[in-house]
Amino acid sequence: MTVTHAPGAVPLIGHLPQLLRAPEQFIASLPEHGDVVQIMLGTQPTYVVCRPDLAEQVLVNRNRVFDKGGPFFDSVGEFLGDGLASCPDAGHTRMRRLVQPAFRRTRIPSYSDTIADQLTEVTEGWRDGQVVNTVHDMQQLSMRFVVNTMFAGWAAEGAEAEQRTRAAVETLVRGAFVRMVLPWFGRLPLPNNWHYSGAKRRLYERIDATVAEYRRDGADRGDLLSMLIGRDENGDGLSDEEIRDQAVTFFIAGIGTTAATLSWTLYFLSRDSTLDAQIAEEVRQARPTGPIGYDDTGSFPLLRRTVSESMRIKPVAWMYTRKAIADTELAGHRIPSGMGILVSPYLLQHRADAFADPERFDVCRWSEQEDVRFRGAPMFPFGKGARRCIGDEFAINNIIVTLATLLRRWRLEPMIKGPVTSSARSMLEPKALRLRLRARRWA
Ligand code: HEM
Repeated sequence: MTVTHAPGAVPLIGHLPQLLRAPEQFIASLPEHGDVVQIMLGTQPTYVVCRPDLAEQVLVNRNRVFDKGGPFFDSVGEFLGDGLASCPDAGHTRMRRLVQPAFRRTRIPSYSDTIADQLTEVTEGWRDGQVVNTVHDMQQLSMRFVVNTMFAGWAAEGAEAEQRTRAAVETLVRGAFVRMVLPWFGRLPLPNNWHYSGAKRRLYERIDATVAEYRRDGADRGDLLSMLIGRDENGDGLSDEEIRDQAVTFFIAGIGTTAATLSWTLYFLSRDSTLDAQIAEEVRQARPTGPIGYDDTGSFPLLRRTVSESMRIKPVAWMYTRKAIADTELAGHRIPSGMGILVSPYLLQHRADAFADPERFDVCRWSEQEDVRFRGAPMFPFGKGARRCIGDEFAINNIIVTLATLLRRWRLEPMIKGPVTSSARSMLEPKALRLRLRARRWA
């Protein structure tokens, strides 16, 4: 069976206009044309899987035929190197085994104090009535979570160094989307591309210098990097270059995703004062004062369900790709070797046959048991199978701790009446989301 082509592709740029103008609507409309639908990313044909069971086949059951690769990973692979998120299946098992200890359940609580300190620092300047640039502030927070858990020493280097690292990460993430939809763009002699190469070089140099320093003194600083430098029981360990690739991967995979999930959840709460008040009360009952840490995250069931619904309706990793490494078939459709396959959590989580009235933000879809683990639900925000997000628990803990801490003290009000627009590039983010802070007054 041949694959249906989505209508409206323009020579050379393909479906780029639709992806830039109305990305969510475009992606969500694809199931109208079939179970597997061809779109054009520039001149590259890419097959989009439109049914959750087919996405499961690609990601879980037949992940050997549908390997890492395809337009998204070909573009980010340029700076992620052979990091865990972009390496092909062949080297993945070894790499995941070496990286996993850093994300072990028992290790994660030791990162908790770092998070509480960062939260205090970033929000101590907040004042009643002030308008916050939500995505920017959440990015600053998430950046600190990841950087300080990764490299204990970087916090001491000051705000200017932090700003430089954040700018480099943002430049790379922005550049990745352009390179995905227009693969030839990176070869043009443009200031934009020089800026991109400079950002990559500076980030690499800074990480390499830190890794060399850790190797020299061999001390365990209690951070992620100390774990990555270690060796397993067979004496196997990551090379300097592999460690650098992991560090860049954690920056790219962990900062923007956490920040955008926080921003979307705050946005939905700003528009539902009843839910917002219920969550604030839930937090106040469980933890009236003092710092909130990872041990408390199980005490906020309503908040957890709210984050689940936010991740359903606005999955920030809204698409990722694979590459068929042999001629194969999917639901009776012929898939030639080398074809890019696109899985979109946004598309799958907006199917009306999976979630009734999918455009409605409804916390009641989630029972307390399901909460952020999405048991049995056709949910893909963290991926599935062998390549599922390694930082999922770390991210969820940080998100719950951050929201509980903020909502206990602040209510956020929308500045505009209508819905915020989405920016869907490498990530799905609320565009220019500004919210007004109101200090809560407890009776
Ligand atoms: C809300 C926050 C996050 C979301 C929504 C998210 C989403 C995802 C998704 C969808 C994948 C799978 C992509 C695929 O199958 O191609 C993934 C993989 C990955 N994520 Fe996350 N992520 C988040 C936070 C983090 C954090 C905080 C880190 C690290 C500090 C991280 C590190 C990784 C890595 C290393 C992989 C590759 C895993 C592998 O292939 O073995 N992520 N993430």
